[in-house]
Amino acid sequence: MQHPQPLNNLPLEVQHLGKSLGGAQLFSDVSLQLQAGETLAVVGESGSGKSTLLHLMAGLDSADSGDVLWQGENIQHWSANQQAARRLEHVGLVFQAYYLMPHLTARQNVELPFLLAGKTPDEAHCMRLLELVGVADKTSRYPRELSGGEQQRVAIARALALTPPLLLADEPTGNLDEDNADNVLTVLLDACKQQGCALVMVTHSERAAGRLQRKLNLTQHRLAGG
Ligand SMILES: Nc1ncnc2c1ncn2[C@@H]1O[C@H](COP(=O)(O)OP(=O)(O)OP(=O)(O)O)[C@@H](O)[C@H]1O
Repeated sequence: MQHPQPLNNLPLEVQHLGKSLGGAQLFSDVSLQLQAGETLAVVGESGSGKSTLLHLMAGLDSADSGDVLWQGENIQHWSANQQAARRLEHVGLVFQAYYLMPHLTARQNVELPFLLAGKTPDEAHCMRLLELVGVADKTSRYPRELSGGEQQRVAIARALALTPPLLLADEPTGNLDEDNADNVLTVLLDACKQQGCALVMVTHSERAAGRLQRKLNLTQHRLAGG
């Protein structure tokens, strides 16, 4: 389905999304628009469906009703292969638990998306990203040799390796102490800004949410605010 909005100004739009899990209705009429380069926080009580909503935006799950429009196209009807290709090239994902490949060094983790996309890694670009997130002196270390904050910095660099227009982050600072969380969020926001990448971040932290341009609250099965 084509959408009349210009592609570059409105990469992501969610229309009247409904989702039930385990027989319970999580949300029934969730809509939002995300402009290019915009940063949006999604807050809400535990169990309200924030992660599920993010998974729908990533094409990792499908909704019961409503549409997820990606650059004007409804991804709800895409095949698993199309979804995977979109995620690889256009959507960076960052999770609370980092999910780095344990047998690859920090540099190799950041180069991995190039290999998965059948491309030669742009080594200079990957090094620039590792510098940008503040781990340039640890690029030969394996994840087990990095702190939690350092692992998340590498995961952010990996998510941005192919310069996606959208980054989806689920509690990216949830495992970090307050100072570390502040620093990693600074890195995340700076890196998104430098790359012109829009960000949707799920968080429990009002403090973290307050640093993004907009905040929406998933409450009583709807998205409210901002
Ligand atoms: N596969 C599943 N089958 C059944 N119920 C599920 C499944 N996945 C999640 N749920 C339930 O759906 C609800 C929403 O989960 P979700 O992880 O989206 O919430 P959340 O707002 O991100 O929560 P939190 O803030 O605690 O991470 C929860 O009650 C959860 O137990």
